[in-house]
Amino acid sequence: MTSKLLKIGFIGGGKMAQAMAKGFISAGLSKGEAMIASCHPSDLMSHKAFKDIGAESVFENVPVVEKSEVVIISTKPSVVPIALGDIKKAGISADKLFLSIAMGVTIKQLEEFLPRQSRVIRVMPNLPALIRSGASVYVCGNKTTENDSNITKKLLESIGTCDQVTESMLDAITALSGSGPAYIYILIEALADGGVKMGLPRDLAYRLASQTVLGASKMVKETNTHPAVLKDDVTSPAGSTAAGLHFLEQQGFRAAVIGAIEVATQRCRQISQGGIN
Ligand SMILES: NC(=O)C1=CN([C@@H]2O[C@H](COP(=O)(O)OP(=O)(O)OC[C@H]3O[C@@H](n4cnc5c(N)ncnc54)[C@H](OP(=O)(O)O)[C@@H]3O)[C@@H](O)[C@H]2O)C=CC1
Ligand SMILES: O=C(O)[C@@H]1CCC=N1
Repeated sequence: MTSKLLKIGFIGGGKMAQAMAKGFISAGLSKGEAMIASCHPSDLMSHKAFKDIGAESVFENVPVVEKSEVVIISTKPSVVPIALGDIKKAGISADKLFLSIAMGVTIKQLEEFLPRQSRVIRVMPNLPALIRSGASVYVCGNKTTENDSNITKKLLESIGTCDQVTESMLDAITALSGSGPAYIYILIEALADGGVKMGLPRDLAYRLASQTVLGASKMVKETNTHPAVLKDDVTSPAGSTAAGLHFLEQQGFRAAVIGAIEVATQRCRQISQGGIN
């Protein structure tokens, strides 16, 4: 006997919505035909992307809520009040589970935008959800049930790791794991550019750079060894790594990464503190 597929809707069918939708499908947790997304009429690429996976794609938000059990709010933060305003005006019953992935938009703000008694969970996923290697966290609003938490956990675990956290952590998490893939992509690009500068063919340089990031990351996870110890293991006396590390420290590499998390967290806080723009 096959179990009934959960109807999942996306308000805003952009990059992160597509990554999650495709992740749920490849996890076998959903199918295109059980999904619906609303796309802005100006974003025909996203409209086509949802059609291509067999999902329904519409230009209005209300049908998404009407046809779904779980509604994922996935517009940029400044659009959230507008999109949820459509739903409130339409007087749709609050009998849906709303997951919001919008950075910085708090549970209190979401509950104000939605019909009274709406059950809201904030989620911060990241882009590798597309290949089921995401890092997600979630925070339950106080109107949610244990079943809502379980559904969310099941969805997020299907696309990578999942931790339940407190809302006070969400801005820093957004800065670290939400935005983090972008930092790693420029690291990969820079590693490869360095290799090319020193004479390597571009395709080999990208292959080596991305495999190096993957392998180093897997070692931290799988050996449970402190990254400083692993760094020491790579660094031979009077060798090339020590020379490279010295240069990175001189250029403020660590301080730049730490500073990036700090300013990204502050950007989330601007949104949380009411400046949804
Ligand atoms: N990208 C990522 O890695 C992550 C993103 N997020 C969060 O996900 C959300 C979306 O980000 P991302 O996918 O990058 O952004 P995108 O711009 O790719 O997606 C947002 C989508 O919403 C559409 N949209 C605009 N207005 C409306 C409307 N009134 N109703 C419905 N849809 C509308 C946009 O169309 P148009 O382009 O025409 O404006 C666009 O297709 C953000 O809140 C972000 O914080 C969270 C974690 C990671
Ligand atoms: O850049 C952003 O605002 C979103 C949040 C995390 C990743 N992308």
